[in-house]
Amino acid sequence: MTSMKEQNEILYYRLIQDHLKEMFPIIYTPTEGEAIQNYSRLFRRPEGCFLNVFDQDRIEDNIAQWGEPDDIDLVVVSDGEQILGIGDQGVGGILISVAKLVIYTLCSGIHPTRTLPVILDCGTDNHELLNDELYLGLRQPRVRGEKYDNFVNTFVQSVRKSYPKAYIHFEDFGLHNARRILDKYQPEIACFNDDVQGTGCVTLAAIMAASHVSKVKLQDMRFVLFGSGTAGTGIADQIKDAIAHESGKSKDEAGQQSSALLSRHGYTSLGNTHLCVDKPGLLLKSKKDQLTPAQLPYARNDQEWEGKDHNDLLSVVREVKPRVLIGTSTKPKTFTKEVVQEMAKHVDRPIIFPLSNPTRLHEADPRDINEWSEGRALIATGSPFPPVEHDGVQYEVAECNNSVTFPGIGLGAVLSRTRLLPPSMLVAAIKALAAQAPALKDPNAGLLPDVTDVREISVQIAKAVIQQAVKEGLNQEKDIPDDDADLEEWIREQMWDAQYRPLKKVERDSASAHAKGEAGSAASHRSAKA
Ligand SMILES: NC(=O)c1ccc[n+]([C@@H]2O[C@H](COP(=O)([O-])OP(=O)(O)OC[C@H]3O[C@@H](n4cnc5c(N)ncnc54)[C@H](O)[C@@H]3O)[C@@H](O)[C@H]2O)c1
Ligand SMILES: O=C(O)C[C@H](O)C(=O)O
Ligand SMILES: [Mn+2]
Repeated sequence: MTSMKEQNEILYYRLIQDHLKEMFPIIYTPTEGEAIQNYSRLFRRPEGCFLNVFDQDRIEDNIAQWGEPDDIDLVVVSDGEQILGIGDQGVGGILISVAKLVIYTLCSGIHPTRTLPVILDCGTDNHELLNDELYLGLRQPRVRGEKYDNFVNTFVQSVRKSYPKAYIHFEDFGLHNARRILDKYQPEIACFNDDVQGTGCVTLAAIMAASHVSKVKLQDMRFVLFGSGTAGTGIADQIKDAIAHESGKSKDEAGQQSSALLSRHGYTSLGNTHLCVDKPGLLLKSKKDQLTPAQLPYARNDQEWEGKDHNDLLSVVREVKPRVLIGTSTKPKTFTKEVVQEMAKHVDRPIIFPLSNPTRLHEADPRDINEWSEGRALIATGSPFPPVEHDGVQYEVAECNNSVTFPGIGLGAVLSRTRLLPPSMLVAAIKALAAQAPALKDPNAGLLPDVTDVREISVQIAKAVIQQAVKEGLNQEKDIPDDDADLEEWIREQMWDAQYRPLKKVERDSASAHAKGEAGSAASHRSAKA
């Protein structure tokens, strides 16, 4: 497929678009994980922009060579430290930047030549790669601290300088950098962290659909989040904000009342509603020193848990009786039969989302969850799965992957040329997505729309994002239609579609200011047409 992409981009995109469901798992999760792990051995030609932490003086020039200031709309960047659930993959991480951009083009019509995949090579702590003489990246341990921060900052400032209107998407950074980098740049530029925000948005939308099916309000649900890293705390934050919004509670109150994060350092439970668990079990205040800043708001008072077992998932589930269990732990098979049956004892529609990718790392197989809960569980998974069946009733397993949200959010950000992407724009996106859930009409249909419908979903998400940008005065694009239908039309006509164009049209296009002049495709974004 990669070879076809190089030889005939239109054919590549058309083939995938016409067979989206079949091709998605090949160009994206789970196959992409294998391609990334074998990157240096499968390597034929470089794709994307490689930046080296020891060559910081050249970053600005390297970035600038990809086009004129108006040529790039979207940059996806990774430092390769926490790829999917497979950890540090060094420069192989370039393929996650490439894959996410392919998804943008397929799912929201972002023009393929107006994007830039980037890998920040800071070394790797993966011993297998360090000992592999074919490894293509820097063969030395990861550079951290000030030098790393300067590297990221030089990259961000160079993008700002060369492509002032470009939107930056951060992907698969390590636990200690992902949130920190987002917090630093979110108030300054239009940027997005997919693992924190994309995952939080799509998961909340799925929970909202499950809330509709089970007829229980978000504020009345108890949550256990198993694995409280980048994705787990991103999800917890979205749930907390939504509960605060729905119930009128303060965000702190909502955090404590509605979430428990289970972490490496102990399980943490939120009062009776919301608990986070990580490796050491429930997140507890006494273990503050071991918690990340993102986990801290979810740490529970130790007194609440005195005399209660909180060091394993089953004990926490027994104690909390959650309605919702979400896995972002990278630990396969941890949602055991006992855990699922314990949940199913207390609620009629347990909501269970094993989200760890790739597929082999899922916390449980949806077929098992369905069987163990006697067909009552509402299930969504991080990678695609076929429908499951119990007693002759078929249930669609929704794919709860950030790929359902980030393309639409990015399209909205790019077309509105938003200056920033504040949380209110994400809320708009979540609502637009939740409104499209098939489960609203049929309880056995998916909690999220199918990937086949994703282009239309992206239009709806982009519309909501653009309208919110306008409401907040963040749009630098001033020519945005007010009317709903006109706005949808305006979005659709700017979405790139893989089609061979008649020769005349190609000539016209290459004579336009579209700097890349790629053969056979029409420039479809506004700035490209101008
Ligand atoms: N479905 C999606 O859209 C989506 C999006 C983002 C991430 N993910 C998946 O979520 C997983 C985590 O990604 P991340 O970026 O948050 O990684 P991360 O390293 O930031 O977080 C993983 C967390 O799990 C904890 N953990 C590890 N072992 C544990 C155990 N035995 N019990 C409890 N907690 C444990 C770690 O301490 C860490 O806090 C990956 O598999 C990734 O593919 C899925
Ligand atoms: O890339 C994916 O499949 C989703 C997500 O961003 C992840 O890191 O697992
Ligand atoms: Mn990711």
